[in-house]
Amino acid sequence: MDDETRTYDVVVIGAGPVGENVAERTRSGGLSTVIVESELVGGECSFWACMPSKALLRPVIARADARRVPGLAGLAAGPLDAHAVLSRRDTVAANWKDDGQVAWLNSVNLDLVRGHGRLDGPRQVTVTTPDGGTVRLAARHAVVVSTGTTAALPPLPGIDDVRPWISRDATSSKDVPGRLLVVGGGVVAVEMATVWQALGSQVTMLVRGSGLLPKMEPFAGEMVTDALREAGADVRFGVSVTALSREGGPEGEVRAVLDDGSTLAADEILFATGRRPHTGDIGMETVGLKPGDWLPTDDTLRVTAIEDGWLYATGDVNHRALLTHQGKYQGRIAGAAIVARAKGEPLDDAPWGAHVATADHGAVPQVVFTDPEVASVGLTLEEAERSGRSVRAVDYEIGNTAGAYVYAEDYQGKARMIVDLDAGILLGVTFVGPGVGELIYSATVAVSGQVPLARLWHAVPAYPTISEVWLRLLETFRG
Ligand SMILES: Cc1cc2nc3c(=O)[nH]c(=O)nc-3n(C[C@H](O)[C@H](O)[C@H](O)COP(=O)(O)OP(=O)(O)OC[C@H]3O[C@@H](n4cnc5c(N)ncnc54)[C@H](O)[C@@H]3O)c2cc1C
Ligand SMILES: NC(=O)c1ccc[n+]([C@@H]2O[C@H](COP(=O)([O-])OP(=O)(O)OC[C@H]3O[C@@H](n4cnc5c(N)ncnc54)[C@H](O)[C@@H]3O)[C@@H](O)[C@H]2O)c1
Repeated sequence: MDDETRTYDVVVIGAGPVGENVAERTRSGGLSTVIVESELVGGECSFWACMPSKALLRPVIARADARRVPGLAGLAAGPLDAHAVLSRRDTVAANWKDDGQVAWLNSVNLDLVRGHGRLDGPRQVTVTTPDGGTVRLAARHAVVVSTGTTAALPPLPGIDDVRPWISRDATSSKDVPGRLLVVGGGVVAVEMATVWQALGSQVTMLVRGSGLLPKMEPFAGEMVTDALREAGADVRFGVSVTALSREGGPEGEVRAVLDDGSTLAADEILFATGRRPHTGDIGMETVGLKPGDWLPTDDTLRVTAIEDGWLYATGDVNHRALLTHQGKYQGRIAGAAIVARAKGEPLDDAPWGAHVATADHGAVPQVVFTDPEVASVGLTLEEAERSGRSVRAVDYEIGNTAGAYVYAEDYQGKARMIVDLDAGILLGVTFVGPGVGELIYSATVAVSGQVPLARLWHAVPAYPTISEVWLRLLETFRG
């Protein structure tokens, strides 16, 4: 189908979770919408990131929980059934087929064009289809770039020859490597080290900084470090890889040279060293942008560098918050803003209005699915202090609550809330411990709702749940 031009109100490039959301919002607002996808509808999150990684982590966390409950601990003492874990992961990743997601697109009346989309001047998108054809798309109101990210690799000598694992390999591998090196200390590194150590690999983490999870409260990284070491992983700080090779050909073992001159051997090496945006080959230059750059936006998700406001960027590619739920939030906001502008309706763009992604600035929740779990929202103490506000950190050992006492023997967990002393509200909350992931929505409501501490005092947690940590934090604050 060469040189056909189809005109829609909205063209979305990238059908990951975020592109799907923005397209659904503009369509349900009455705008004709087409979405372009070069791989699988559902994106990185569904097939190589959130979903398969959480399927791999779930048995590790369930076993750890069971091992802390007398009466069950003995039954959970043995190794995981790696074959069953990997098979369940395959099911959760829908065996890397997107039929279910395509059916959903059809159910909400969205048109799909499969192929590689590129901007081709203002409001124009050209798609190279899998058969080598071209489809030309034109947008009356908006083009939305939701093309996500891929793994960023450092330019090390030999890195191309060793075919290192990136996050896609770590979430989709069919085999358990005997020895796995993990480079990096962020979220992907700690989650994947947790999985593969539990499935039987001997994991060595090579972290160039002084701790794990450096963007979170320091105690989070410290507790995850202790747990990974207890599980048998070798966690090393202040080390960098300087060169790589595979001995004895492509199937041989990996040799990593470290900055102290020593060499480590392994079967695979995972680089979990951050992300770069999928903007290298999307026609950025045709609209005056630099290929490979992130796409910064205003709070309505319009790309700030583009005049006339026809280009939007949502999800990972705008670098606001590289998380599925936050990208989907941006999709809902951008969709509403595009519809309002198309209909000539007034924009509700004061902070926390319907057409601005205000939460991106100080109310982003995240759960790291390690054992112990880490759940946080808003600012850390360091970030809050840097903002110049008068703040106080309030800490509490979660194990002292009745809920935690019942939940597990010798429950180890810690909570911190950051209080804005002038405004009497919370700026951030962090929980670390078994089962805390499900607590974070309560903290997100408190932070995004700017709920006064005096009113939180009346939000009574049920007894005996771990949520009673809220009461203990408030009591500690009030003294
Ligand atoms: C291992 C791992 C685990 C993660 N776990 C979590 C988690 O538990 N929770 C969480 O919130 N976040 C998690 N994340 C982050 C999450 O995956 C991303 O924030 C999310 O996928 C971003 O969604 P997106 O739609 O912006 O991009 P993506 O999911 O990357 O989707 C972008 C889509 O655009 C398509 N595309 C790209 N270029 C083009 C083009 N030129 N033409 C057409 N189509 C194109 C791609 O094929 C892809 O389908 C994880 C990330 C990793 C790496
Ligand atoms: N559960 C979740 O919510 C979840 C899970 C996985 C990923 N994610 C998201 O995906 C994104 C990507 O995660 P990530 O862990 O790849 O990135 P990250 O930015 O969280 O961590 C990357 C780490 O690699 C280190 N690093 C960078 N370059 C390096 C180099 N050359 N050598 C050694 N170390 C280097 C950095 O210091 C950092 O600690 C994050 O924004 C994360 O929030 C979320």
